[in-house]
Amino acid sequence: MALVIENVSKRFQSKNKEITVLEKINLEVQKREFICILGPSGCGKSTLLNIIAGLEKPTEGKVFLNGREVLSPGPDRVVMFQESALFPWLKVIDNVEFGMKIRGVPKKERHERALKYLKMVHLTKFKDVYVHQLSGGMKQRVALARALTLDSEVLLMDEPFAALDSQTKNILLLELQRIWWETKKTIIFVTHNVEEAVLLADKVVVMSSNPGKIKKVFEIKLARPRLLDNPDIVYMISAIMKELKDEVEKIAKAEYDSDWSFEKDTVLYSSDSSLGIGL
Ligand SMILES: Nc1ncnc2c1ncn2[C@@H]1O[C@H](COP(=O)(O)OP(=O)(O)OP(=O)(O)O)[C@@H](O)[C@H]1O
Repeated sequence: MALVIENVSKRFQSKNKEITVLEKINLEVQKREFICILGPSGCGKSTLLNIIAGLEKPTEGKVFLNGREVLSPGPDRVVMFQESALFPWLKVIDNVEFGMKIRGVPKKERHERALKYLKMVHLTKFKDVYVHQLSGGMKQRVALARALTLDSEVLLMDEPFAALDSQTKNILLLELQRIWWETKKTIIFVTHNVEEAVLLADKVVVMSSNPGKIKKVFEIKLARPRLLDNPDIVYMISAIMKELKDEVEKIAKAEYDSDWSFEKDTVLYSSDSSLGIGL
């Protein structure tokens, strides 16, 4: 077992009151597993990812990686965020080498490793281009290459494709399936997009909100590469959507007028299987 999340709860102090964001989260992740954490906005997905990364501390409970308690960020876990956090004034190659430079990897080795991972994300010919000249999808591929060079056992991805158009996103979803296969990393990927989760994951962890809890875990035992026109994929997407119906309804009822209903206002599920506007 690579990663064990044991009874993790998280409470924040907000305007003189305490809010419980996560309640008794228990999850076991095998080495080299691809896990997607799926749930509506505000259910605590990023908070859970930050706790695994060691960027936040749980109020209760513990996280273990290979038997060692996670108490702070470490080289065995790398986080990739929605916004690529690259340096626009540096060239692609220098951005990819940056993390290794901070960790003191010798110059020759970091250059070789940067080229290896730039090749993996098909950006070798852009290595000397400045990041500000790249499209959003290319920037995320640079960020992915940079994360991979750090050679961590676990890659934590917080909605890395959320800001991309759907065509670019679809290409990257295929790319990521291949890269995960080649690098055999343990990946924990946060999303509120059901399609993304089913295409990528060995297990989809569906969360409910207020407070954030694990509602159900779906095992996706379908061959890769997975494509959206596969009937088995379509079936899984619809099964997970059904599971999320109550969740979406709960949030919508709190935020919409009383005449709102799931059946009437299905616009809340957007056409790309995200959990709808603002959810
Ligand atoms: N440092 C903090 N202090 C107070 N409240 C916080 C803090 N961090 C997160 N929260 C609250 O915790 C809740 C869960 O936030 P979180 O970002 O983990 O949810 P999420 O499921 O990732 O949402 P989204 O999909 O919108 O990114 C939200 O209500 C948020 O306002």
